[in-house]
Amino acid sequence: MRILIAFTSLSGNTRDVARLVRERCRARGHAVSWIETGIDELSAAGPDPRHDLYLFGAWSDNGGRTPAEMKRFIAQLVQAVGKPRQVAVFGTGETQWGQEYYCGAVRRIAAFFDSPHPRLEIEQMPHGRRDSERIAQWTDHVLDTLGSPAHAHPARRIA
Ligand SMILES: Cc1cc2nc3c(=O)[nH]c(=O)nc-3n(C[C@H](O)[C@H](O)[C@H](O)COP(=O)(O)O)c2cc1C
Repeated sequence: MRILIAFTSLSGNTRDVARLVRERCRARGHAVSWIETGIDELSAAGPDPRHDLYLFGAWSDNGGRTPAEMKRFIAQLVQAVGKPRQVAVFGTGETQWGQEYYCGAVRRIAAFFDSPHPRLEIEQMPHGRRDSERIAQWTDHVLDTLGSPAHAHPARRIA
């Protein structure tokens, strides 16, 4: 599959998660395009912006909001390819900003795309083996869902 990982990161936490997700995708033989929003343009994803799977990562800004550079990227992508269905969202946040706002951007982006996949939310930076395993399991789950017969035949899907 062609997978696009696009993320935003100020202090590196979300970038660390994105790198682990990329590592896992590559280890399973997938081709990964890599965009750090605010730095890379959509053209960095290659001549064809269409991908089989989009993995979006974000930190959360004040009030659980989506950072501006990620919003700009999403607008650019939607203009180029429409609103893709195969979107899975990960991100980092801090519960000290209030449970209501914790990883708010991850929830907002997933809701915008009506993502069919579970969200991955990590507190601050990924720590040790436990978080590495969570990230690997989440990535595997998303990849396996796409490769499953239910995906190939959506009518057979159980709600
Ligand atoms: C101005 C500001 C506002 C923040 N607001 C929230 C928030 O509402 N919810 C949340 O979960 N984290 C919030 N955070 C914490 C960051 O999302 C968190 O530290 C994240 O891991 C940073 O990711 P990064 O290292 O990839 O930039 C805020 C951080 C800053 C600097």
